[in-house]
Amino acid sequence: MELNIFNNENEVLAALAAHFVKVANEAIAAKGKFSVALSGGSSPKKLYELLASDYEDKLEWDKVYFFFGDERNVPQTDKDSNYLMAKNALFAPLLIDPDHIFPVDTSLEPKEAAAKYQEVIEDFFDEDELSFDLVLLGLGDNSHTASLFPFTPVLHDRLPGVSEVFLPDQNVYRITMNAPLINEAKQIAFLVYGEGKAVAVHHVLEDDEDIEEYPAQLIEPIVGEIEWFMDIAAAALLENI
Ligand SMILES: O=C1O[C@H](COP(=O)(O)O)[C@@H](O)[C@H](O)[C@H]1O
Repeated sequence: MELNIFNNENEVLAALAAHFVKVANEAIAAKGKFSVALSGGSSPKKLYELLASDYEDKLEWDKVYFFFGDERNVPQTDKDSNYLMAKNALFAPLLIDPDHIFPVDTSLEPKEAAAKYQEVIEDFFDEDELSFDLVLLGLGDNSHTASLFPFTPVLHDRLPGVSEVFLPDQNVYRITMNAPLINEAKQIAFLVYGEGKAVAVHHVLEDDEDIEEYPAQLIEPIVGEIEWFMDIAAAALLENI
């Protein structure tokens, strides 16, 4: 695991954007395409805007295939949709071919949407190339990542796949890649900034293992690499750096 800690949010975003483009260019040079699972929530929008504005001509975007690590169970036009956020920040400005974008079909019931998304992913990958070149992740202040929330059944999935998750406190469903699927990725990158994340960062990276309380501890690539990109505010409570 590599921890990259920067002075401020802008430096974190610049470093992760450069990492994204490097990993993508390497994949494209090796096999002609690059697959990425995007994160949602509040943190990555600025990353996507930066990629669209500063890296338009530094990557062959027509060779990139976009998936979503998780999605809110809302229409694709809803303000909370991860797809809508990525569309506005990244896909539209870069004129990404819709055939290269794989949103979760949230018009289905959550369980069906999860099963269908798992099929979409399985159909995309050849048998000899099982998983994503890059999975982007965030970290919630309750230590969730993707939509692997504390004390939810998905934390006990043992086979790679996609599951629906019910959040009783919000009375909503989400759809999420499970940890075994995420952990098959060749590269995993966490984007975390702001003092509000400091406690969660400490729990996930330095506390004893407790995957029910701190689900992001489940993220551990099988053969790939994992890097954290964070600012000093988010890293403030780490003791071993
Ligand atoms: O990986 C992810 O993490 C977030 C938590 O991030 P935040 O920036 O909203 O605090 C999660 O909710 C999001 O959907 C996911 O992709």
